[in-house]
Amino acid sequence: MTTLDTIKACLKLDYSGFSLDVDLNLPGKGVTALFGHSGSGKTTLLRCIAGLERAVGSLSVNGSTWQNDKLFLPTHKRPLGYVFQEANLFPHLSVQGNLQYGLKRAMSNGRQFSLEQAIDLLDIGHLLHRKTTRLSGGERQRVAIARALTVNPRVLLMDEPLASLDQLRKREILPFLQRLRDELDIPILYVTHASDEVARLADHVVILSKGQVVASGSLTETLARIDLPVRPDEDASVVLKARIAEQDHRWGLARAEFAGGSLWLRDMGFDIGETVRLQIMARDVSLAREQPTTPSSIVNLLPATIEEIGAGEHPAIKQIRLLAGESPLLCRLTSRSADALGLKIGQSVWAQIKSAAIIE
Ligand SMILES: Nc1ncnc2c1ncn2[C@@H]1O[C@H](COP(=O)(O)OP(=O)(O)OP(=O)(O)O)[C@@H](O)[C@H]1O
Repeated sequence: MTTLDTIKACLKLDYSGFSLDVDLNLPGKGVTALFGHSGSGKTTLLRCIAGLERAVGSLSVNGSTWQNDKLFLPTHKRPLGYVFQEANLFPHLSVQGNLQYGLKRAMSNGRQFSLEQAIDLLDIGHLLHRKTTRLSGGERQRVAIARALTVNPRVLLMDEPLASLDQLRKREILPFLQRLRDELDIPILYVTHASDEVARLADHVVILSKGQVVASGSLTETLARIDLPVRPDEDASVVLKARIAEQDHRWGLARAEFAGGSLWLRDMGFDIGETVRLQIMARDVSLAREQPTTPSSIVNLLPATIEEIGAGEHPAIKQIRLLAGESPLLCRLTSRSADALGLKIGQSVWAQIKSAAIIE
């Protein structure tokens, strides 16, 4: 990454009883999820980036300096969009009025978002004349996101934008967030507690704990770490980027290829060549020392190497990290099975994958 496509944040801030101290190099595109327990400093970091807190240090966004020893751009001079948990729309204005307000704050910074583009991306054209008090929670949040885009941001900061919505509304909004990620060429810093949002949306993940960065890496690598589970053990999984390579129309199956193998899945009407996110739960992976020769109901079998064996949440469980080609996999086994198989780091095994899901 060059400084032109990177967010570099080296920031320190002291509150009484809490210190934020981060040194981050983040991709200048795509979604970076800021993940961590309550009180780990996620919102504080966003506020520092927005200039709402006066942290000490330096910050540059895709080549432009927002802060260093000599400079501190105030919030209104930082080209950013900020979306909060609660869509804080102006109740006395219509949807259009709220968007116009954003346009007034728009900065000319080399790239222009048109109002039409924001309306189109969030599909709110039919709501423009509606009072914001007459919108559903999901619609309000879509308008808030569109308004954040109208200011022509260089970075979009989103602080738990789905946290106040129920599961149904959340599912309704997630595809819009995916569109933003795929169609905008600005980075999105996305604070969340929800590991399912991380799996679906993030390209890069930062895990914060007590104001410090404990991990910063690609989605696939970070989810596959067994020392720092982003997901609770029962739900541990990896997410792999894959491509639909083949279809078996007779049986309604599709083969998704990734760096390290391929898996047959239910065909959800994919196109050949389509890229997908494939989620494989650790609990759906089992291991064999030798390549099984007898027919089995499990069609997905991958050669892999054991990279790490870690403790599960209970002494009866082991978490195992494997490498299939270049792709990490996680597996949960009982400690008794791991012992009976004599599993060791570096050993070659066969991973049997009972099921995999496309999450996007
Ligand atoms: N203005 C402030 N003055 C003093 N302490 C603060 C202030 N704002 C936040 N804190 C403290 O800083 C710590 C980090 O808070 P922050 O809101 O950044 O955490 P978070 O990871 O976003 O948490 P959550 O997921 O619950 O929103 C907390 O201990 C919080 O009490």
